[in-house]
Amino acid sequence: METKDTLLLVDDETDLVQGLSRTIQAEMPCEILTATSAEDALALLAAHPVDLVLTDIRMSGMDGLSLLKKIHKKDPHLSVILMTGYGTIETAVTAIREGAYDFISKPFKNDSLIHTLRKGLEHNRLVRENLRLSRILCASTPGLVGQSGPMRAIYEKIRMLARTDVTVLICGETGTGKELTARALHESSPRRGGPMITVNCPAIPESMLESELFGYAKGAFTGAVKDRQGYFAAAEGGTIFLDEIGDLPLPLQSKLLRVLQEKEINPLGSDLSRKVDVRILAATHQNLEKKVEDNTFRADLYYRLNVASLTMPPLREIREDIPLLVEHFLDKTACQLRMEKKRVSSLLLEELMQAPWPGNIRELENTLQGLCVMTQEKEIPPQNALKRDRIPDLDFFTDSPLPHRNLPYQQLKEKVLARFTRQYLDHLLKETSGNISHAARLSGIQRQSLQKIIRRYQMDATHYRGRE
Ligand SMILES: Nc1ncnc2c1ncn2[C@@H]1O[C@H](COP(=O)(O)OP(=O)(O)OP(=O)(O)O)[C@@H](O)[C@H]1O
Repeated sequence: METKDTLLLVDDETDLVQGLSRTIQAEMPCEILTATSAEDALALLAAHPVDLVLTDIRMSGMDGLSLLKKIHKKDPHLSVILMTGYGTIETAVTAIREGAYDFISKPFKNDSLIHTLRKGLEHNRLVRENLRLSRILCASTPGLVGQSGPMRAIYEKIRMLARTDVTVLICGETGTGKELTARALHESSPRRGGPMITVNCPAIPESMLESELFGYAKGAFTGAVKDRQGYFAAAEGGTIFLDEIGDLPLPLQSKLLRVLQEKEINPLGSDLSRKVDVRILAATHQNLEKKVEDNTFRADLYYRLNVASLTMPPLREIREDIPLLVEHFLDKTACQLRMEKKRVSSLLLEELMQAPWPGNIRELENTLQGLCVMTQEKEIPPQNALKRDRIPDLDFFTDSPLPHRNLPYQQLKEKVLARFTRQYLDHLLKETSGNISHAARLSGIQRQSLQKIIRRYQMDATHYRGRE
């Protein structure tokens, strides 16, 4: 059944709102909500989904223009049509510039009002559909990005494992792409037409985990008024991904072991077990072998899960992939936030390539998303606040590719040395908040020499004062 559109009419003249409501109702099959002030309109909008707003400009209290701004702050895509009286045409033009869909001048004929409203609703439908499609498009690129050796080895393993039905344990630090890898495995397997159900084990209260995983029969506990299938049954014909499996409580570990061995589930409160055709993928950031030694993880379950394993590299070990990842996340952010794609300056890219990234690829993604949102310009400048390794841990050249590697040795050496010195000084001054004596002590360079070097590189220690 097609759902009706909902129209919100706003005017501080009660009679006019009621008259309008009757006229529209006679011509168009839609739900109508009415408000006699902008404040009431906002309250209605907060409580009901609305497809189109028709509001007067001149109202006592908050006027139509302020209402338009407030509406668009909450939902920038909602179509708003303004009604203008004598002398408010200019305001209406301003309103169009501010994002109103259209305006209609009073007094208006009924058919021109209906025509304008129909156009507004059609516009709303197109905008919503467009949004829906672009959301699907943004979400439908679950591919892993990266061409480094370790990432290529991961792709090769995914290709091999996708052909099989074996249980795979995906290990790696937080944010390294374990869930994305599980999805890639499912999507490239013959089960791709079936569901992929992700269970974040620690997110479910321990008391509910069993019934959530295996389902329950009516009467299994108070409140179980009918049978309910669990995640395993929902994943029938597809894949179940058990994220953070290391947090699974011991009693449930035995039950999971049974599923792995027998391919059978036993809903809570039921005597009947049922066969399931589900592939199991699991992930953990913990050291399961250590947990086995500590007797907090069952050894037999560990061996069953670990039939094949994949270990995701931390970002610091695949720094050469950072430029590709940066491009990918700039595209993704532009797509998701429906904004123009930004660029990163070369200095910022250098910074990104050296940052420690304890939160791995997720942290890089979040950082870039934040920078895109916070930067007005097309190019994101270097961010001196990006956290880096402390000086003794800095690994200047082993991790970042050599610039201009085809230059003769002497020239290349000079370039590399200049780059190293600039980066070193930048880091040193940041670390010491521009305090030259402290920087001299830390670097082992005489104070005066250090000042000379800083000047030669046209840097200014005072710029680093007062920063963290
Ligand atoms: N190789 C990659 N290419 C593109 N995006 C990636 C890659 N790896 C991770 N991401 C992105 O980084 C974010 C974190 O990835 P994901 O959730 O898969 O990590 P995880 O290892 O499962 O994290 P956690 O252990 O915290 O659950 C996601 O937005 C994901 O899309």
